[in-house]
Amino acid sequence: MSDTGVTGHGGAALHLAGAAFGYGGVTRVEDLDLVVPEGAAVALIGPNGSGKSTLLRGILGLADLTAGSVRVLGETPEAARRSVGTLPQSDARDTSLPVTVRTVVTMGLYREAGPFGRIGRGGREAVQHAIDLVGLSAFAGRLFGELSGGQQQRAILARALASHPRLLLLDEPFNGLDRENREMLLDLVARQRDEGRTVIVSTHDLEIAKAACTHVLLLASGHEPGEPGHPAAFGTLADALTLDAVQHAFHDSTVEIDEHTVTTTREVDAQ
Ligand SMILES: Nc1ncnc2c1ncn2[C@@H]1O[C@H](COP(=O)(O)OP(=O)(O)OP(=O)(O)O)[C@@H](O)[C@H]1O
Repeated sequence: MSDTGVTGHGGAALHLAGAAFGYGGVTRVEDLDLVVPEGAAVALIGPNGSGKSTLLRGILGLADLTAGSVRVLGETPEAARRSVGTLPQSDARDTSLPVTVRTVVTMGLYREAGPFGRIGRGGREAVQHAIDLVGLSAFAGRLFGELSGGQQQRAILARALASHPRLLLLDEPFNGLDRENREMLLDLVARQRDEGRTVIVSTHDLEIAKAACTHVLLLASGHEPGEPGHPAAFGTLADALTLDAVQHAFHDSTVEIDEHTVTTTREVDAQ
């Protein structure tokens, strides 16, 4: 286990000190200096390519730490992974496997039990509880690939919740969700927070940030293509989510910030 140089976590779910993350030795997001207190819900906002997913992968130990130090729940990312639940972007999902919703959710327990570990009664109850929480009780025996996108999202969320993680990482979980699924997810994020879990959620949707989050981390993309992203602001919603900071993050005077979404002409043009 590598020592990343930070000792103790003093109630911090995440402690980044001069941290940078990337792939194959190439830094994609840098200059990360922040402490996320346990129980906070952080909205991670930034333009495409600013490094939101890379940061989330770095917290999981799945992207390289290219500078500085990182502590997750006081441990290295690898050691902390058993206490972290994740909802990856929906396009990173394999829907072709013929497995039921219950099997998908049960997979959330294998990190602790190991791939051949036995899931006991407590585990089965935790799986059922997570399925009930996301409102999929009637679908537990259905094939995952046959569910709608929103239902699949719920099943993956239940997988993340089954092991009662202390930290939840949600990568653009609201993309493509209809109103009902969105509200369910918002409610669930709020409930996780009430139960003392820390949540980090990447989103383009400011309504979600305002409704469900206590803090915001704004990432700016590099000025030139290929340059790493970096923080434009971090703090409580009231302090950090300002029009200036959003414009800095998006390098764009045409950025629009309303109660719903951050949009820039550039992003709209690129679609
Ligand atoms: N597995 C990978 N290997 C190499 N480079 C990668 C990998 N994943 C992402 N990158 C690069 O890292 C940079 C940051 O990408 P990342 O996906 O973290 O941004 P993002 O802010 O999450 O973007 P989006 O809003 O489009 O999801 C991009 O230049 C991307 O091409």
